[in-house]
Amino acid sequence: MVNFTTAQPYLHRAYGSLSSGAVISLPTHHGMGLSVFDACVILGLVAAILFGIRRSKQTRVVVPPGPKGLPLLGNVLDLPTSEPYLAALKWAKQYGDITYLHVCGLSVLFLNSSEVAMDLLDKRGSIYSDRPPLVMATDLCGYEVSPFQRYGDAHRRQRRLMQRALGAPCIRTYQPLLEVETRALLHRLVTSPEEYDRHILRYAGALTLLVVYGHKVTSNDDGFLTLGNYCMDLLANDISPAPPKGVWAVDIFPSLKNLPDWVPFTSFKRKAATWGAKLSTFCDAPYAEVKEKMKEGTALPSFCSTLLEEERGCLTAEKEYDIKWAANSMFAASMDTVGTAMRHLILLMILFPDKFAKAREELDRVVQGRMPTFADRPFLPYVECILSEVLRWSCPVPLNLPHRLMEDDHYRGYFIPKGSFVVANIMAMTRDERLFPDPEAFIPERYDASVDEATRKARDPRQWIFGFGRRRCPGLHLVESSLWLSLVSILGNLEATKATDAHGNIIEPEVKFENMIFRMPSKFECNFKPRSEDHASLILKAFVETSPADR
Ligand code: HEM
Repeated sequence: MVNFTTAQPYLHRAYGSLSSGAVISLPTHHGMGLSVFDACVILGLVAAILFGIRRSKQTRVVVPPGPKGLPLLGNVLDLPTSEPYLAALKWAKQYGDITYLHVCGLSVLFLNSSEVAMDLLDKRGSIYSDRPPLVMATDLCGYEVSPFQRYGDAHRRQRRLMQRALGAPCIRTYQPLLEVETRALLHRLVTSPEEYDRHILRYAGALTLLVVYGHKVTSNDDGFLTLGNYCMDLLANDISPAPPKGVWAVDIFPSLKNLPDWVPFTSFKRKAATWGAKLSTFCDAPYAEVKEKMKEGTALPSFCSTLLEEERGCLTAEKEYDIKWAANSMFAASMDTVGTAMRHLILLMILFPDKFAKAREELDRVVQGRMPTFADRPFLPYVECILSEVLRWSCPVPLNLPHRLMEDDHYRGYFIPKGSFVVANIMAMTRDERLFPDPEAFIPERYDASVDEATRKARDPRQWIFGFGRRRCPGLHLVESSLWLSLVSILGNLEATKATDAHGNIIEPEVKFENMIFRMPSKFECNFKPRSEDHASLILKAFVETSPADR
């Protein structure tokens, strides 16, 4: 295996992402058969040439500040191999609103403040909305999911569909579905608390399958859920492995994709064909099920069925392509993100029981002897503060997904070259000490009525954690509602506590963050039980009423 460091894009799970600080390895099993030495020499030469050309063009321009790199290779050695957002946070403190790195001739820009991110990614969205090219995943495996898509017509069309289906006004439509899945989650947490992690994963996948395809998951072995998890792992570990695991040579030298199959060392093309077939089933199969059920008249209302109904009798190939990929984009993009946010929610519940007890008192005053519903939301202001602080503290995608600049640009007197990878440093925004004193502390009161309206607005983490501009997460309203309902349903009915050992000693949760893209807590020990016998009966009753087929 060859190790070298670069800022080539890599992907993790459903997302394209920039190596915002990562060692990328070139696994020899990819079939390019390069030795460590060969690869280093080739890369060194290419980097030197690219960087030399770029440098000579840029000698008279001022780029934003950043860590001083090596000649030719740039900031290769500054790129961290774990928790990249911590390095980015340190740079933000050191260099201010923008940090500039160059890696083998590629410019990487970290936008460290909300203002700068809005100025560039939002206001100048027409040139800051591209994604880095991902040749192995998109060109060779044919996986054209929206988070990987280059900026263009197909992306714009599919986003319009997603926004129509998931925009704020439509969310009410999904509320009954959210209630079904949340009640099933409660039931599973009570029945097998030790498997809470699996229940969260199932919840994350099942929720989107229901909303997007009208597909009801009724067992842990559900075919689409299993296929979804399989494909997510394939994307993360094989097709677009996150550093330090590796990156495909063809992602660095795209023209390799044109080599004929008989050329030695092109086994990557055969692998792409096999994986592409799996990914295409991942995209096609749930969609085909919707169409089949619509024919039979048994389809549940969903994103796909609603759009297909509108197109009945006049469905064009382009429209079909858009509906199918938009649906798969939502399914794929929701699994890890929702899972990450839910793990944080539970972690914070057991780490800060006092804050959650205060929210529970408020909840108990409003909701008695029944399950909470969305109609209760306006009467629970402290729960809102908790949710905002959970979203800020957890910061599920701390370095956003990389955008790519499509034209040379100038900003605050700096030159930003075309092709730069532009990383919104969401972690730095949620840890900005000017807005959030003692930023690592969990303080829901930051958003309560004692704070003036303007500050409360400025502190709302929703303006950052879902990304920016024309790439901003289209699932944000759905996920916000689902997290609120999960929070009040768990809080109102369950005791979530730290686990204890055989002697009754408390086990402090040991949390690691090992994922390079998502700030996903590793699995930690914890316990769930109903708050009382009455709550246990209520959970069972609600579950039986909403999921009769799932017992
Ligand atoms: C806590 C949960 C979630 C978080 C924190 C989150 C966050 C994000 C972020 C940061 C991006 C990148 C935005 C950018 O590049 O500027 C993104 C993109 C995306 N998200 Fe989410 N997301 C979540 C859940 C969901 C859900 C539930 C769905 C769908 C139902 C979804 C669908 C998407 C899609 C399709 C994209 C790609 C947008 C594009 O490239 O144009 N996300 N999300």
